[in-house]
Amino acid sequence: MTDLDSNSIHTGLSGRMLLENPLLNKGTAFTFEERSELDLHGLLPPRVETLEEQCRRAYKSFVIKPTPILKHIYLRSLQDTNETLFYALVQRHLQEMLPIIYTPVVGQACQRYSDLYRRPRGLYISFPERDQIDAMLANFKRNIEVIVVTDGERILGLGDQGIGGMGICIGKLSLYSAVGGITPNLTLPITLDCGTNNKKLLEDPNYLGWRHERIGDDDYYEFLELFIQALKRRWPNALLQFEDFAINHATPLLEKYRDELCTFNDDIQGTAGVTAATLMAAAKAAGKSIEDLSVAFLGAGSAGCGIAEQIIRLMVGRGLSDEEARQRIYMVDRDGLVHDQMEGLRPFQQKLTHRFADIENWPAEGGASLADVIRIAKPDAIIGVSGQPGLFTQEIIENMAANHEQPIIFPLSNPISQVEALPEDIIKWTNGKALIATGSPFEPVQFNDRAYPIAQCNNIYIFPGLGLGVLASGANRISDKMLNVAVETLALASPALVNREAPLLPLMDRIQHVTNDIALAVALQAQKEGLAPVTELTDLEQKIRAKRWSPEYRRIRMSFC
Ligand SMILES: NC(=O)C1=CN([C@@H]2O[C@H](COP(=O)(O)OP(=O)(O)OC[C@H]3O[C@@H](n4cnc5c(N)ncnc54)[C@H](O)[C@@H]3O)[C@@H](O)[C@H]2O)C=CC1
Ligand SMILES: CC(=O)C(=O)O
Ligand SMILES: [Mg+2]
Repeated sequence: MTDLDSNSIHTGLSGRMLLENPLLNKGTAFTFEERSELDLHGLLPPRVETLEEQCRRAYKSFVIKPTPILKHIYLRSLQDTNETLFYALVQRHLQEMLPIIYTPVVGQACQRYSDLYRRPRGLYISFPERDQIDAMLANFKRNIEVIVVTDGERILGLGDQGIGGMGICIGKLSLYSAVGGITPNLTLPITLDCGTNNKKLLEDPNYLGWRHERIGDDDYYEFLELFIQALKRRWPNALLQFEDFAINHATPLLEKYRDELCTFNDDIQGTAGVTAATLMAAAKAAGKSIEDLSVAFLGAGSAGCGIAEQIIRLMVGRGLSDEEARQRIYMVDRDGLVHDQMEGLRPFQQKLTHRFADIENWPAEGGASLADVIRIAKPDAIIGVSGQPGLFTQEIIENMAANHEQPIIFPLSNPISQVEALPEDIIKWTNGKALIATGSPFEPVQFNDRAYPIAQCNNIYIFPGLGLGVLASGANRISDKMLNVAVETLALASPALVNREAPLLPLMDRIQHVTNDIALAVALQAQKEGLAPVTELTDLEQKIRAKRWSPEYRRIRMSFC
């Protein structure tokens, strides 16, 4: 029996079995008393280290790894050996290590998942084994409160990575713990292996997933339903985060399940939250308000349409009619600006069309391009969520700068290999005028004797706080209004509100603080809507504090029951 939440942890494990358990293993930090009680003498070097000393030693090993992917492999193996040390180390070097455990390097880790695979973590549910889902979930004896699930079909902007999608679920959950303070043993990454259409993976002899093309929609939705129902039986109150599903499944799954369990889609709702907040901050910095802006998107997919709807909700909340707000949004996809005469649009795209009659005089055969939209509609902001690199060309950026004193330019596609434009180019092409945010991290850009900090507009600013608020309050659903308050809270934390030269979002060293504020706002909103039991404010604050796990060693004791 293990109990990780009290100050001592009682376990039936001892000797090598204990050292093999990353949630309990302390490595060289086991004290002599513990070594005696738990049969560890001789299995560890004789010197007992503190957590601080272990962190120093681990950091030394980290910095000498010559490439980012080797650093990633090192940190992942530390996580699989000793989770407390892993989180203690990551929290001490958050700014430096986030890009290694998360975007951009996690992208490579997903692409090379089978080659790099070492130890089991999480749950793989493969379509051919779909009649055993209950038994698979039962393999995890502990309670699970947060799950990140993927089917691997749209990993960052890197397309179908099959079973390699597990890398992104592990990365996101590491952030739930490192940033949101969720106890690691309450989290579980899950990959639904539905096959893959990635030819390279299908032909790779090392590929560890089900070597089969992706299943068709009838089988797919039946499989997802089996998974959801099994999940509800095993952990009915768990928070389920959908991650990196392809455009054809992401919105339908969210709509199907959001009223049935506590769930959200990170790419639609988390991204919408952080981007709307960043846009509010950018509008303020440009001397405007969000309802004054018009916004063009490159990429009318899950992220793009999710962000657009969130912006529309904010605009309507500030007095515009729904129609007025929608007029301010321009969605550009592969075939150009989406309009109501376009064929093959998905239902969530149809709500974001312009009337063909209003744009038919735009001089564009075969559809108005982003460049046409910028020339004619002169949007204040452009947001790139196409997953395609380089599409914000010099001409596009220069035209944005010609139209606006401070053009807002957010190339949000991940990882860095897929970004629509590099910040240093945007700064150069706009002569330092642009207000920029990117999906992956970038160093400040040096231009004309000034350093321009680049905000990382990534859903990392939303999901750990949303999760912490949900778990601490006991909310059973995630509503649009809970996301709205997360947006408002994050926007208010923007350093650009007080200093025009500061980044649009708080620096990573403030992210835990902002996450707490978001958690409280979300929890209060859940209470207001009757989605969580009502408590006094001080009780709620206390619950959030109590829910926050910190990576410190607790005394490990032998359990005799
Ligand atoms: N910064 C952040 O926090 C987040 C960033 N993203 C990034 O956004 C990108 C897209 O993600 P999703 O919307 O979920 O994918 P998606 O596949 O649902 O949407 C992508 C859309 O871009 C369109 N597209 C592709 N090529 C295009 C082109 N040449 N011109 C115009 N449109 C084009 C596709 O037709 C599709 O509609 C990914 O790279 C992802 O990494 C997604 C979620 C969060
Ligand atoms: C950040 C993220 O969720 C994505 O790029 O898909
Ligand atoms: Mg994602």
